[in-house]
Amino acid sequence: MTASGTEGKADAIVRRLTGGYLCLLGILIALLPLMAISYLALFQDPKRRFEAPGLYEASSLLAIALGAFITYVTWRCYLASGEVFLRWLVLAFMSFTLIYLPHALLSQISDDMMDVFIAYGPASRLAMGVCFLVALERLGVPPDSPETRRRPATWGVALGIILTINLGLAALILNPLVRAENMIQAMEALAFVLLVVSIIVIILRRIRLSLMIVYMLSMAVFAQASVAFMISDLWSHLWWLAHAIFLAGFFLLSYGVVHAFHTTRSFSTVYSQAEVMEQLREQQAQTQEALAKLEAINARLNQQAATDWLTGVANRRYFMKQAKGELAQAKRDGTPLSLLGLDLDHFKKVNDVYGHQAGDEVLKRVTSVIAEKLRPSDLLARVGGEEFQILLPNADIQQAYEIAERCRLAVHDLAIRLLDKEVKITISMGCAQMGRDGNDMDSLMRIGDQRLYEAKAGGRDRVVTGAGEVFHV
Ligand SMILES: Nc1nc2c(ncn2[C@@H]2O[C@H](COP(=O)(O)OP(=O)(O)OP(=O)(O)O)[C@@H](O)[C@H]2O)c(=O)[nH]1
Repeated sequence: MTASGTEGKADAIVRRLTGGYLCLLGILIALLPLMAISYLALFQDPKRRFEAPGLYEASSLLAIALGAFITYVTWRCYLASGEVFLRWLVLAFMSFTLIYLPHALLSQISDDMMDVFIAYGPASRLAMGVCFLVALERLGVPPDSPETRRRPATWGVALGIILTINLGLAALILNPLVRAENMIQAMEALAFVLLVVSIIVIILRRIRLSLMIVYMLSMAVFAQASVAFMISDLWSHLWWLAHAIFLAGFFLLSYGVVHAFHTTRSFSTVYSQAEVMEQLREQQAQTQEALAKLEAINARLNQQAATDWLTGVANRRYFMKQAKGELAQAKRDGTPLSLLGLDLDHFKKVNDVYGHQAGDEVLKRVTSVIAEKLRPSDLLARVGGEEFQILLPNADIQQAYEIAERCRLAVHDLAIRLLDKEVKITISMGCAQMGRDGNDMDSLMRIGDQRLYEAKAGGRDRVVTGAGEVFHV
């Protein structure tokens, strides 16, 4: 195995180990309240009391203020994202705040109302627990439309239900047929069960969203707070601890909401750094792929824009652009450069006798034969129907003539069969050299064309290099 392979394997093992360690840390943090509860319940006198209604009322009102603030922040997140999960989280915080309110206000009341005061505590946690579970069940469903989000009826109904709970609960507890203590314990136990079910749902549904870790931790902390409430007496140290644990759960969850508010305003689309990095990697790979495709398309388009559709050699536009560049370069370097004007002889006859398609075939064959005789640095272009230009860098008129002759002979020797007949094709060419015949492309092409006509006039199938000079085989 290679060094990088061994390193990769070691990396994978450490990743697994640290992943397991993180899991263990999560469980330990989630169970910290249980340690505090056990310490108080087992090693201290659980009956020790600290009766301070004034302090209690102040801290309860603070909790109400915090609840109202977090309800508002969650509502703002819901308005922005429309996430149904968040709608239920708003309802959870709202019901806690409004059901806990009478509990906070009634802490200094007379003893015969004590049960009513106590009952609002577990009732607020139970209502929250119900909403938490429904929120989980609604996680991932399509978001509410902007109109639905702002519909007052939703919140009006929720307020009505909460008010009914508040009034109904007082009536129930004051009913002599109901055993208040049992009812209070039952509500607390039910809240506990719902919170545990929420945790089980997150585990079974394998919800790996980063804020869901926070959600699950707070569910665990709330559940332990309920345990502490169930086993504690009013004003005992354990009872105060239960409140502190509940507050810790509330802090955790509110952290999640505030984090969502500062990022995507949706609980399910707040990603951990590892997830963001992964998404970034994926997007970078996609961008690279798209870029490579675009470059390939661009190259193909450029190639198409520069190429003659029939013969595949350069077209007039590309030739003119390249030729100007080569001319300037040759002038700078002081090297020779020549140009050949080329035309097929009596090509009209080919078309007339064998048809346009056969004519096309002849053009392709002749082009390919000429291309074979050129140097890689030469540039062959079809600039008209059966007219071509050949740019010859680093070639004086003598070398140009030799190349032209090579091409002419190759075409001359070409055997093309059309309609079962062997057809002879010839070409005529006119040469021009930079400096000798002109200093710009227009002059060189004009002189090249003039010599080409001279070659035609002289009997075709020949190359003309200068006034009076007519070469032929
Ligand atoms: N098959 C085919 N024919 C073409 C194409 N472009 C031009 N032509 C034909 O090429 C012929 C050119 O004819 P002329 O200009 O009279 O020249 P020529 O018959 O070759 O005679 P000389 O040049 O004097 O030897 C015409 O018949 C055009 O229709 C093409 O793309 N395909």
